[in-house]
Amino acid sequence: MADKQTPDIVYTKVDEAPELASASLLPIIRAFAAPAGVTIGTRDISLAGRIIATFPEYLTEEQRQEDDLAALGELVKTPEANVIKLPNISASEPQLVAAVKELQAQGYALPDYPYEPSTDEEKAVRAKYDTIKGSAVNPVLREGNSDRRAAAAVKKYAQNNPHRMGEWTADSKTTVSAMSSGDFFSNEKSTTLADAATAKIVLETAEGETVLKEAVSYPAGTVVDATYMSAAALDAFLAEQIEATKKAGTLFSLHMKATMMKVSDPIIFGHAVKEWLKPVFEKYGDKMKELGVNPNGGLGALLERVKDEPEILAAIEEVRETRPPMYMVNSDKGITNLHVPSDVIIDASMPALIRDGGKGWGPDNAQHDTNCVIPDSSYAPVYDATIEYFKANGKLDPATAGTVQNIGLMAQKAEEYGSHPTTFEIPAAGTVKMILEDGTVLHSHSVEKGDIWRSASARKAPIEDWVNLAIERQAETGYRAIFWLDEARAHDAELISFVKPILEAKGVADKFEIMAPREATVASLETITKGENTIAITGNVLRDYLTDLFPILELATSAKMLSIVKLMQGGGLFETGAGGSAPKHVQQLMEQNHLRWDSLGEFCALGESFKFLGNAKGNAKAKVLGEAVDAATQGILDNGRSPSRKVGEPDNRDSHYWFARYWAEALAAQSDDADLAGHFAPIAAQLAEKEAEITGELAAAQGQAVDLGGYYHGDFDKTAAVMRPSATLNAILG
Ligand SMILES: NC(=O)C1=CN([C@@H]2O[C@H](COP(=O)(O)OP(=O)(O)OC[C@H]3O[C@@H](n4cnc5c(N)ncnc54)[C@H](OP(=O)(O)O)[C@@H]3O)[C@@H](O)[C@H]2O)C=CC1
Ligand SMILES: O=C(O)CCC(=O)C(=O)O
Ligand SMILES: [Mg+2]
Repeated sequence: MADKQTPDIVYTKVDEAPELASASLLPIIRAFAAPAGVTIGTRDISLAGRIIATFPEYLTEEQRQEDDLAALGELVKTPEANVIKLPNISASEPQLVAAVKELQAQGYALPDYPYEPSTDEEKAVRAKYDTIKGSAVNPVLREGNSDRRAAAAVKKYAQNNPHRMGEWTADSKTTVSAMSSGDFFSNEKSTTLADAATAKIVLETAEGETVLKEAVSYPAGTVVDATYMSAAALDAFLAEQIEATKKAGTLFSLHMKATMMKVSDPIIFGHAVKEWLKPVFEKYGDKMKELGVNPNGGLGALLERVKDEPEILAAIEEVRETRPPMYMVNSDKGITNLHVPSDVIIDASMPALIRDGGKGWGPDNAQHDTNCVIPDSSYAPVYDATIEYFKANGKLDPATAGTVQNIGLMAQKAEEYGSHPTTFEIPAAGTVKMILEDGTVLHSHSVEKGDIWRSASARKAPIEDWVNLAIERQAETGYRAIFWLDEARAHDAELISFVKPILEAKGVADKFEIMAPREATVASLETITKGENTIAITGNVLRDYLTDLFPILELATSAKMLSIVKLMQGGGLFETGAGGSAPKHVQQLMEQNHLRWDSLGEFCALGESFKFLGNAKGNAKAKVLGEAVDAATQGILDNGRSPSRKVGEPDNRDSHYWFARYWAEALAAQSDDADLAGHFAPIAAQLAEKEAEITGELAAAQGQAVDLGGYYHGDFDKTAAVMRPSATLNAILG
């Protein structure tokens, strides 16, 4: 789509809270970009939009939608790309099904989601739905490595206005529990391919050979890993943890990434559901299977399927009484950790708990110490070390703490986050082999039925780009820089053999340290506790985890992060924040017409996107717009114009009004472009003059329940009416 119709900047249409915010913010952006001749397009990567685009044959001409994700996937591989990417839903099965139901009710004749596909048609439909599930957007767009950090102004604001942190005490019983053997970490093997190769993945059993994957192609220099998690070891570990939690008197919690790790983690989650209800599955397993129960979908879906089976319900209740209390997602509504696989997502859930002094919410609607179960031990040590550090040293002080920036290896589906197509739940005991076309057996593991086997890879060009990005960032900041790599881990050892020669060749080896995740966590916490700064140079999973963990400790949220993806083909992808799509915020808007989503992440990304257009394409007006955006963002921070959490107080829409006003004022005040200054001077004056009217109209809108015409596929006009309630502001933006 990189043709003459490509707009200068593509803004993505997403879901939930950020999409609601866009209904208010995007008209402002367009009104400001137009006089500079900068065009802003949109592309729909929402869950509903992606469902619609996948099933044209079921829909009417008017209902059909182009596959915008595919188009964007092409665009990001060109130097023209300038994309502002808001967080979107990575759908779990229950979310996908809910979105399909909503669309069907709106008259979209989509096929039902086939839970147990049997006919060829059902299998084809299911395969299509599976492509939409989980983290289906980010891996397509992230054709570059990741640079995430708090902008200087944002960090300074957080230090001057420190958020509240829960107390940590040495006697906290909160703990992280991970497997000590039989997990992905323990079973990992890794090799760097000298030449380009194609591998076949097979399972050899007593009955013969099954091909799990016909052909996976790798360019020369690719690091290829293979590993598996033993189902038996996992079950034993989960059973042990349920008992240990009961003994310790803490809450049982499970922290997974069922969205991004959409094949492996729902299976692990399902094991936890089965282990939790073990006596029920032993007695009623067949009956529940008949009723369509799939433990991987969570306790919520299970309860729905057995709701007319009093005997099973009684058995569940009986088991519950023997279990420790569970960590709750919503204790008022009885929604537990195990209800929905995507409710507790590790990158958000663990930092929130740590920020709260290690406390989780229990079924009694009170906070308690918690056993945080993170089965695989590859990255669990990061959270374990953090918790132990705070137990020993007390909570972090955001007023004085330095910052942890991140340079993350992400491009071209690097590492575990690209492993879905090569992850398998093993159907029968045997040996899994990765065999190259010349017959070389690259990796081999002997496995049992139910084990989860997967292969992940990282390509040479992205790895080199990542190391170079780290060198640039270190040179720019002079900060302590640590590669979070464990030489005792197979994959990391391969990466280290890329990293060291590059650092040496560039003569900067003395500026970098290499440490295993546990040691790197402690070193980073010590550094920021002293008020100093550090750069965490990590793989893809730790990029994700750390860019929530440290921002949430330092700034209270990861929504305010600058999140730049320097695309390898020369374009720019500007992600807004590092956090999620805040479903809780939508609920509040629908009930009280108050949206507490903070668009600071969007403001930061917008500034970078305009400046990129200015610098990379020599568009001088765009540069002026971008610099003025930065001034406006500073204005929001300096004057405390971020949204408040409570109904009746200024919300996201007020914050957008102030953003427009400060932006217009900055444009009117600058002297680089007289036309823009002349255009925006009267707008700035009107926005100031009409302040009372505008904020009055915005305040008057709050308090009542609102109808958006849908959750996943809201009505454009209804949403616009809710999100743009100030006729005065709308008239000025004209
Ligand atoms: N880049 C992407 O596309 C990403 C997408 N996601 C997706 O988002 C969904 C939910 O993810 P989850 O990880 O649970 O996180 P949430 O979106 O629920 O965020 C967790 C909490 O962080 C706070 N928060 C996040 N963003 C903002 C913001 N802009 N302004 C104010 N507060 C904010 C809110 O806390 P409170 O209001 O209590 O202060 C929120 O409840 C999932 O579908 C997930 O896959 C997640 C991460 C990244
Ligand atoms: O794509 C997703 O599911 C979430 C991505 C994420 O959490 C991140 O990149 O920080
Ligand atoms: Mg994340």
